[in-house]
Amino acid sequence: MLDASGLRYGVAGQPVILNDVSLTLEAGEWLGVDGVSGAGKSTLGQLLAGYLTPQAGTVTVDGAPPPRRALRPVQWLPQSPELAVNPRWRVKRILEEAWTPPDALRDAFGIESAWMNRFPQALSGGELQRVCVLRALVPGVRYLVADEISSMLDPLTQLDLWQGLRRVADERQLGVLVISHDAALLERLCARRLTLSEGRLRPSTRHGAPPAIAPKQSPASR
Ligand SMILES: Nc1ncnc2c1ncn2[C@@H]1O[C@H](COP(=O)(O)OP(=O)(O)OP(=O)(O)O)[C@@H](O)[C@H]1O
Repeated sequence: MLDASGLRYGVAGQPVILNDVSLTLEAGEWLGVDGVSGAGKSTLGQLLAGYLTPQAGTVTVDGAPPPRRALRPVQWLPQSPELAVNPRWRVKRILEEAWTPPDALRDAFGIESAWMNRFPQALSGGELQRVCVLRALVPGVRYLVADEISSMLDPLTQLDLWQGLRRVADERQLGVLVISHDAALLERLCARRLTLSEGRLRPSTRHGAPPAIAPKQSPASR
C-alpha cells in the first residue's frame, strides 16, 4: 500500500499548498484526484513520488520509506513530457533508459519503430507522452501517479493509452493515482475519487456530466 499521512508542504512567502493531506492507495487500485487549477495536485504527486520532501508527514510504500537511491517505486508521470526528457537523447535511448519494453507493450501503447531514431522535439506531445509512460513502467515500480497525462491526446489515442496502462496495471497489480480535471474520465477509470481543495483531500462530490450552462434569458423572460 502507498500510504501518505499528514502531508504538509509550502513555499516561503506563499500560502501553504498542502495542509494536512492523507491518502492510501492499494496495490491494483485506481484512485482519482481532482481539484481546481493551483489546488496542489502536482505538488501532491511529486511528494508521493519523492521528488519533493514534505515539511510534515510521511510517505511509505508497502510499509517502508521509499528508497532514496534505487529505482523509485512510485513514478510521477507529469503532464508535459517534453520537460521530462533529455532533448539531446534520441527516442530509443529515452525509452530504454531504465528497461527495454517488450514489443507487445510497444504495440499496446502505439509506439512506432520509426520514432526511435528521432529526437524528442520531432514527436508530437501525445507521441512523446506515450513513450514517457512506457519508459516509467520498469519492473519493480509499484505505483503510478498519472498527472493529466492524457489531456493533450485525441479521444482514440486517450483510449489506447488508458487501455495500455490498465493492461499493465492489472497484470502487475500496480496502484494508479489519476490526477485530472476531467470528472468523466475519473469516473470511468476510478472507483474511488477525492477532491483536493484548500490544502486538504475530501471525498469527491463531482460527477462526469458537463456543468450545465444556463440558457441566456431574454429580457422579456426576466
Ligand atoms: N516552487 C514553487 N514556488 C512557488 N509557488 C509554487 C511552487 N510550486 C508550486 N507553487 C504554487 O503552488 C500551487 C499548487 O501548484 P500545483 O502545480 O501543485 O497545482 P495543480 O493543482 O497541479 O494545478 P494545475 O491543475 O493547474 O496543474 C500553485 O498556486 C503554484 O503556483
